[in-house]
Amino acid sequence: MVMRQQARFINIGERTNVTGSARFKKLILKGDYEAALDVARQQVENGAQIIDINMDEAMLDSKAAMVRYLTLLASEPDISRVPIMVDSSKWEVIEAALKCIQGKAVVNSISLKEGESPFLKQARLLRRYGAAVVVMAFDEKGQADTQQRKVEICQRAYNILTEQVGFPPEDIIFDPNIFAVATGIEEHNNYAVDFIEATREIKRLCPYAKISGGVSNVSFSFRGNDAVREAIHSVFLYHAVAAGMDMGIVNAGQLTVYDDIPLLLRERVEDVILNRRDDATERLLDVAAQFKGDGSVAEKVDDAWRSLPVGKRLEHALVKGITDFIELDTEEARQQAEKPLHVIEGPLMDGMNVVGDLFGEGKMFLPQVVKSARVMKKAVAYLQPYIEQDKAGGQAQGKILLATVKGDVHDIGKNIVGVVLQCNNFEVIDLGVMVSCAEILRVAKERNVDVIGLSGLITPSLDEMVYVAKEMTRLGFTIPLLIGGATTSKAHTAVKIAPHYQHGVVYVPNASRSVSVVQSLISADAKPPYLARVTEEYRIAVEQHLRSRPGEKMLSLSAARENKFKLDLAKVAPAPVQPGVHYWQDVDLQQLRDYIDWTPFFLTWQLSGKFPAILNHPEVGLEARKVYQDANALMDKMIQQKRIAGKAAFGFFPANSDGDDIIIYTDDSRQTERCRLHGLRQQLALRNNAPNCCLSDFIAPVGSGIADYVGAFAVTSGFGADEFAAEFVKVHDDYNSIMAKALADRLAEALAEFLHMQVRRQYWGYAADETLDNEKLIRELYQGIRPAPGYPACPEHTEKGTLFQLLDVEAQIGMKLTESYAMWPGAAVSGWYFAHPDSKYFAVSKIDAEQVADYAQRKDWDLATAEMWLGPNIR
Ligand SMILES: C[S@@+](CC[C@H](N)C(=O)[O-])C[C@H]1O[C@@H](n2cnc3c(N)ncnc32)[C@H](O)[C@@H]1O
Repeated sequence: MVMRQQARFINIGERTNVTGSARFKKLILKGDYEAALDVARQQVENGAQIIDINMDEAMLDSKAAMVRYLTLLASEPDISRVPIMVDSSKWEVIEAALKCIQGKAVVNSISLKEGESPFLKQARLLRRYGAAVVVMAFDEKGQADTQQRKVEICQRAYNILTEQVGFPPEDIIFDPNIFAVATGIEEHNNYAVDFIEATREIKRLCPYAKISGGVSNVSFSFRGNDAVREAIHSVFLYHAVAAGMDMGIVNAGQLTVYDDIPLLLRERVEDVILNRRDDATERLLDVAAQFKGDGSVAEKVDDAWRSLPVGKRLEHALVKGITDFIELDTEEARQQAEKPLHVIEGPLMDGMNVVGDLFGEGKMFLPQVVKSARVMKKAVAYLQPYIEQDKAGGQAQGKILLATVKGDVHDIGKNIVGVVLQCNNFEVIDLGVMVSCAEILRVAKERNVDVIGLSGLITPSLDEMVYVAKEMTRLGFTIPLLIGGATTSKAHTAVKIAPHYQHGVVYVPNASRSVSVVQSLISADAKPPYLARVTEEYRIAVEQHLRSRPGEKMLSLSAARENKFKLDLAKVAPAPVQPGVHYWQDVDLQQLRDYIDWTPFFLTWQLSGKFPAILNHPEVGLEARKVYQDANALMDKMIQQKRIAGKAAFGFFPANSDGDDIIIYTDDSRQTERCRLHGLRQQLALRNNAPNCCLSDFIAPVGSGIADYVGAFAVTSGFGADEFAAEFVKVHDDYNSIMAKALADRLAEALAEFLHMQVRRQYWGYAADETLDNEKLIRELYQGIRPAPGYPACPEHTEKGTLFQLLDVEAQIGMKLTESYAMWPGAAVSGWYFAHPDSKYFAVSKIDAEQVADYAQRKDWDLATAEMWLGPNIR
């Protein structure tokens, strides 16, 4: 929609840009150039007067893609009637593009970033092609942010271009950089004014030159609130165009008419854009929610979508995650469709594509996407019986098998990946948790899947993944293998897993990335170059891994022991007030709510920021508030209806250190050893010759005459959680299923925190007077630590076996260990208590063969067993 007062403003279409549109990127990566051409066509139909084309994507041969696209475009008269803006940071892509374009092209962009000489060279070449050029306000010192710098740089570029290159001034387009306002950072408040005033000045000083800019940047801090963003764009353009702005990259469909913006919103936006008052950002934030569709004002207005045609209603329900009318609307769409399957392939997939695009562009957040998936699943479930009657199978993009490997019970991340893939029209076969290699490969064969994805949280799972890779080779598999989960990494995948399987092993860092990875892997065209690139990336990762880091020196085990942490024996904590072992069989979960650390919860939903500040974050705050509200409502239910139960086991034992071991005695006479905890010592030479720690350093040594103690604990709030989550899965509600597990995890961590506090204050009692609020507890500002086996100070997981025996955990409270020493239920925490005020967390990090052999001997293991369990730490 072109606004009245901006009739001469030129709209540059932005959808044919792989860096800005997830959908376009998807199409190009898939090689679907037909559909990619439609994107350009739609833009022109929607009023774009120039189309910006960008193929700068790491997984793409950008030059080839640009040439192919432009060649196809040339034979589409309805698109090629508008000028093309070639957008690339690579000069070779720009040149190749200019060779294909028949009419006048615009090049986006050149700048004085590298100085005058390359600028001149590029400008002369462009002049030869007769192209117009976008010049960014960028010089050797960086990007211009103030009015003065913008004007100075543009004028300098103008003089060079007109005087030294003979560039026609009307072919020069300046982009003086539009930056985000209302970010909460004071220095940003004048950015819009700087742009507008610089525009006025440049137009005066550089006759005939044009001014352009990426308009959506200005509203970046309101991502997630389109109504406010659109208002910001309109107000900004209203003033910028009046100052002389000629064109801009803007989504034409997303502009409101200036005069149609509600008065209250317009005034607050104008305060921000024109930097009219110090509290402009806060005042806009105050009213923003009202215009979002989540405030009560807007909710009523939102009912209007019920009168849209059924396809649009389905789209609206998907984007907004509304399940209320989904069966009703799906039924109506089914009656109108020739076949029930067409409802999925048509309106539902269209709606999900919108969701995928918005997510890819950062305009929707993960919790919203998962809610959309819930709507989709309910609609598909409704149609299923009709489709079966119709005897037609769905056409998914590809089939992905997902599983958490044997010995591991954690699946939140895997479930999120599954949902995101399903949203993108992949069929996902999810085998759940603790799945044996044989089972994974059997199902993969039987169901003829396209890709296998493995997940794991604890370090022993890494070995299991290596085993799966080896088995895939032995059994002649040729499909790609994806690796994901908290302890996995690109380096580990490259060094340890990829060498065992030659048909593609790819590390996937998060759910958002899974879609593009899988898309590249299932396209016959894209797969070979993609895998070739991954192989090259991993070759470099392996090289880097093998090259020991400069300054990373390994000490001999005896030298490391020599440099141990020297314990101040005068500060050893007193004997526990309530010695022995204790159990809590029915923890009051309600009171634990005050001890929850919410920050990791938001991270699970890919919303990053510290709690509680995240609730008011300008970008993710709105969504954060929604998940937080949903989380508390679900937690009310979980606790009030006793759907989950919490238990704890903990105790304190007479102990003294013996080298890197800690001896636990049967009783206070300290005559008989009950068992030993086996520690690992830091062996890398540390900066400033800092001590090479082992946890045993924090316990008074045997022979010191000091009666020291060590504590142990195991807690869970996971009983019932899996069953509760499964009930949601049954009704196609992944959102609540993931939520339930994430909340059980939070309560387990809160229980560990609460219990540790009670231990310090009462049970061990060495800090009876401690009074720390939750924020300080989360920052662990108390005396003592609770290192957890599997974590960096004690990375070897089998020590959990000793801990479970000491506390008789399985018999007393029902928690178990899997063969990989993962705890069941999954929402669980265990660890040791060290009370000495100087005890601290550290990372054992890399150890050498000498320590591995020494550890094997102490544990009474053969070397191979030690190498297996210590694998992740062996240099
Ligand atoms: C993983 S966080 C969990 C607490 C966080 N507030 C939460 O709710 O998620 C911190 C815990 O991890 C363990 N931990 C952290 N660093 C460690 C290290 N270097 N070695 C051993 N355990 C460590 C300790 O048990 C510590 O209390």
